[in-house]
Amino acid sequence: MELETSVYRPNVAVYDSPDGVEIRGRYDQVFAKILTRDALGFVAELQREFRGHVRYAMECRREAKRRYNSGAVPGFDPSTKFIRDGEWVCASVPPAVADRRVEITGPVERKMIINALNSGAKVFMADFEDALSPSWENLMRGQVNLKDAVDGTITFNDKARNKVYKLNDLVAKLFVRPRGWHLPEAHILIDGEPATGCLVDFGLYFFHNYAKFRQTQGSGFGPFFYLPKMEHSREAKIWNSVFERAEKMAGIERGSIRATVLIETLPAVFQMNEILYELRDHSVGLNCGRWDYIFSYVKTFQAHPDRLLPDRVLVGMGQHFMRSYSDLLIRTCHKRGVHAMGGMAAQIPIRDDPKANEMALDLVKKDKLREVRAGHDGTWAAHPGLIPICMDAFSHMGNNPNQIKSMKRDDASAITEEDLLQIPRGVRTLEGLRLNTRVGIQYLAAWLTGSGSVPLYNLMEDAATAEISRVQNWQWIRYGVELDGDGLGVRVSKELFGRVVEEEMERIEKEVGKDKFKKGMYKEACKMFTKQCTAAELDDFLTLAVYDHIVAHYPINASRL
Ligand SMILES: CC(=O)SCCNC(=O)CCNC(=O)[C@H](O)C(C)(C)COP(=O)(O)OP(=O)(O)OC[C@H]1O[C@@H](n2cnc3c(N)ncnc32)[C@H](O)[C@@H]1OP(=O)(O)O
Ligand SMILES: O=CC(=O)O
Ligand SMILES: [Mg+2]
Repeated sequence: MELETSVYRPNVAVYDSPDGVEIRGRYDQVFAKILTRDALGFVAELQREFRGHVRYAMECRREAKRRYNSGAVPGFDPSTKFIRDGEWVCASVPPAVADRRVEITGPVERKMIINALNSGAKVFMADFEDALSPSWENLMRGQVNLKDAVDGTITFNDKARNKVYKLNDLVAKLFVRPRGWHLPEAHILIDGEPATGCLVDFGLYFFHNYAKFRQTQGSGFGPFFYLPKMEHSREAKIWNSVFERAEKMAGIERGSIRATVLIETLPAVFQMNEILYELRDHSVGLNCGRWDYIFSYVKTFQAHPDRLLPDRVLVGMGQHFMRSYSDLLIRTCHKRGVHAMGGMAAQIPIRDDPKANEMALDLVKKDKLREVRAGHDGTWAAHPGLIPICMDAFSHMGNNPNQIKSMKRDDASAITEEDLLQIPRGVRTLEGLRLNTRVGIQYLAAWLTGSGSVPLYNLMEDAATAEISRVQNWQWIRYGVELDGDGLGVRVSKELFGRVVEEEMERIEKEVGKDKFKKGMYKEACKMFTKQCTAAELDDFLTLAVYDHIVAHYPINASRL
């Protein structure tokens, strides 16, 4: 008899995986209901069919970066002018989601899913992306939670508060946002390589939920998705093919799946028509992902010292480049017959300070009124406490479910490349550098311990907002910018930043308390954040650069901190 030389097999239950699929995440009986042989087979099919396309698209991103780093700026592509000038429209909007005036977002956490679905918002966007730290536990629990939500059986027993959460009769329509194309899923190996994160998120969710969703939520359509962080229409084309592949597998009509694409990278604003065109049978519009968009402005212009950002708090929708982006998005969507969704105001309710609370809510109200008056068909809220204000602002639309036909915004056709690229105005201050540092470190500490969205200084912080803090610090250090806003006249240097980090760490320790500071991952986060802000080359994504620290391989946990 030959001696067995195969790999070590632990004497524990393992997932029933098809050939070529290896699960390196913890085994759990509940997760096994998601990670079935057939569901994994579907994910593997998607991976095998599309991995070459994804690789090519990522290489094109790198090529575009090389061009921008050599002085080029993004602009409209002359070769696709015929698409921008053409008179085509997208497939008509499914009746189930004609009215999306207020959408709540949040991570795929059990209690939050129930709260969000019950919040009174029209839509809940369940997030595997900006709001989620993509640990194995978070991802798999998220899939379990979403399946229970679509089945209508989701409950949560908060023992500490003696409160049982369950769904109301009337709930929001569910959209799911898979991760961006750039993120791998290191716990699932397909043919020996990490799977593409978004194909795992999409594939598992679609496989388990499409039938029930179409019956109960989509009135024959669906499931519905949000697609993040794309830079070019070729990436939308891959999604379109993934949707067609999924529809074929499920035996459902082409055009059943619908998705809203976030326009949240600077290159993508010049591709809005092209993106809608690629997805024209599967589209329900575009959304202004304003926070990642600001991050992308800095990233795209990382080698352009003439395009430095002012303090993060000054880069709002009032800046010319941001207003132009929102206006052009509305015009583009309405010309193509789909929703033009607004974005997220970062304010959240402030419980312990009524005056500050009133001011925060007023800012949200102004932001939402600006959006609805400009022609947006709906908006985002980060917290259930903001739904009434957002609803009230969008009552401006009256009984109409949206403004697709009534707010054409033809005036926005005059928006130029210069408008979209205009340098944001404002001052730079030491307090801006301090705040970025304080926020960046605390966000990363939360992310490393499993929370992808957190309240910090009365604002919602997630991966997108934290990215702005990181890249702005990097930009200011890299170009030694003068802090011109507080009369100090000092230039940012690595030494100054080092002092700021030390002082802000002391402040964080005071604010969170010694015990939490010691138990948390603040020191590790500080090291990683500092390294990223002072790196010679800007990392493409904060979450990608630190992803290894949340990868937990079983049975041997090799890559933990
Ligand atoms: C840039 C972008 O991509 S934006 C989209 C991605 N980001 C997000 O989705 C962020 C969503 N928001 C959140 O994660 C949260 O609101 C936070 C982290 C900012 C604040 O959360 P908390 O500290 O829990 O807020 P708070 O204590 O006020 O919550 C009160 C209640 O509202 C619930 N809640 C808060 N936000 C949400 C939400 N977005 N969805 C559902 N429920 C929520 C809480 O679970 C809590 O419920 P409970 O009273 O039953 O216990
Ligand atoms: O995803 C939304 C954003 O603003 O970023
Ligand atoms: Mg985003």
